[in-house]
Amino acid sequence: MSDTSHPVSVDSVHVRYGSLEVLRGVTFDIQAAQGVVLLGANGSGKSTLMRTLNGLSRAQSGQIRIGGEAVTTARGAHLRGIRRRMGYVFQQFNLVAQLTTFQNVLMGVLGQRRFGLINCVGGFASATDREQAMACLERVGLADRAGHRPAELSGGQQQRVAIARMLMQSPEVVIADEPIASLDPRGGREVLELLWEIVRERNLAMLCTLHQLELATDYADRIIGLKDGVVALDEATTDVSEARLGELYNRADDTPVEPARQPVGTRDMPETMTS
Ligand SMILES: Nc1ncnc2c1ncn2[C@@H]1O[C@H](COP(=O)(O)OP(=O)(O)OP(=O)(O)O)[C@@H](O)[C@H]1O
Repeated sequence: MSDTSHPVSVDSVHVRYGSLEVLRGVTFDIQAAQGVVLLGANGSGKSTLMRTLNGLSRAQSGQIRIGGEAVTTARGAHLRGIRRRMGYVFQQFNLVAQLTTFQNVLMGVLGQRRFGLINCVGGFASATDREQAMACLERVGLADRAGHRPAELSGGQQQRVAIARMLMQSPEVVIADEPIASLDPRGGREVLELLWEIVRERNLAMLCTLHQLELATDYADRIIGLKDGVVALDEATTDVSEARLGELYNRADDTPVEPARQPVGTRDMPETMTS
């Protein structure tokens, strides 16, 4: 059983696409100020789980609660209200190219309001919202880029703007779906460092998918591993062994692969001629 007092509570969730059962009784909680990395091989159901958390995919059975509110049965305005308690960071930064960095951050809150885009472009945002947007930009270290357009920023900087926009929403839960997949190693680490700092200082609960095991073990407070639609691993990062992590990526039909042998006489040829 999961504990519904946690910001994220997932209990016996089943999701099926036609005859394909992708999640087969997934259960876990995330507490406040905890950043959890979700691992699993391609096709193990990570994206499906992320989409089910905010009601984009529907669970056939089981219960998901965000801040104590049931997502699985929510509809319409109620579901939209629950979604507003969740902030998102994606591989694609999803910034509006025509808007400045500052306006993009402002959209984090105005996007949820009537005439938000018009207010944002037209400069009709309240002084409080404008101050908050500037504070969010400062928090991610980009106050000096407030007037720049996204195309004038590096990938890492754009992702930091997306994080500032997410902060503007004042979420309780953060869903980060491969947030560093399009960044170089240094930019990726900077973004992860920022995300984990923010999780701690704002008491957020975060679920973050990553494909790099060493980054998962460097940053996660806890690792959850999905395999064949079930939680195959759920441990504090300090307790997880490399062998256990590796098992998440082994297939049942895995057999040792013999190293390929090159025919005699081709060994000194350029690779392009032998492949
Ligand atoms: N809308 C859909 N309709 C039918 N099948 C789907 C749908 N979405 C995902 N699937 C299937 O569900 C399984 C899990 O997919 P999912 O995208 O959740 O995995 P994943 O762990 O996020 O993979 P990856 O690491 O490659 O992103 C896959 O077999 C996929 O083909």
